[in-house]
Amino acid sequence: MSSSKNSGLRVKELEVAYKSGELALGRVDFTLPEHGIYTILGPSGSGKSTLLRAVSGLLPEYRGELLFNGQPLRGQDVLIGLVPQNYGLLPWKTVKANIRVAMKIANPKEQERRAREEQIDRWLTAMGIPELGERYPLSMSGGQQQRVAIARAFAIAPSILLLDEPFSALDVMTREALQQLFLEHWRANPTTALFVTHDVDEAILLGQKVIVLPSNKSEAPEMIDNEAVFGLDHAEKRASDAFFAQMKRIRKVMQEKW
Ligand SMILES: Nc1ncnc2c1ncn2[C@@H]1O[C@H](COP(=O)(O)OP(=O)(O)OP(=O)(O)O)[C@@H](O)[C@H]1O
Repeated sequence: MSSSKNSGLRVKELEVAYKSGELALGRVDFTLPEHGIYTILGPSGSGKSTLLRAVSGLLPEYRGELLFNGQPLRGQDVLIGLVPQNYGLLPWKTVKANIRVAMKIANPKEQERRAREEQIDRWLTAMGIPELGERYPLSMSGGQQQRVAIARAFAIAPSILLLDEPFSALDVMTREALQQLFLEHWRANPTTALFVTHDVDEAILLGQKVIVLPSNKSEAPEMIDNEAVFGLDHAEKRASDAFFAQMKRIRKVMQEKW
């Protein structure tokens, strides 16, 4: 992790209201270190997706500031990968073409065709779906589409990776396998990541900090340090005392704030 004081994603007093004036996201304020990973929990409607949309640049208006490595995010040439809740795949393109398009947009000048195709195959294999490259998204299960969306996000090697409940459509075993796979790839391809989830286990397994958004948007979110669990070997996390302690702590916050 980078040590510079300004490095990483600074979310400074960010607040989002839609035209009706109603708050979509109450004020959040945190610094996610470069190559760090924070998870976000919150009740439905608390603004989790809105936070990711603001960072991704999809929201034209918000209050507060978003900085990356000390400079305003907007206007900087920072590559941001977003895995949206609905996967965001182009239905008229094959799986490989979906990834290829994203890679071409991300790096228009880069890369010889063969190297790109090798990369695509590598990511599909890493996600356990090497045989699905020529399929179309709508002919695939939700879980398969999620894997494609994750492969695509990693393939563009973004500086910031935003994931909106990326494993929600998966059965529990696949989900656990992909959580581990995700962490391995994140370690091998370090990126600054914000990971939204509904699942408390997942938030504790994957985040260096867990941000818990409250249902009352005038209250501040809870920032819960999770290094004691994060630092453990992934296979040991679930059975650790630190995991249970954290589970208890977060559930208490949820009871009070949701
Ligand atoms: N385009 C929009 N126009 C107006 N209000 C919106 C719009 N998009 C979201 N909202 C409102 O903003 C609030 C936050 O929505 P958001 O989707 O960010 O919540 P969330 O925490 O991601 O919810 P969920 O867990 O259900 O996905 C909600 O009250 C929602 O109704």
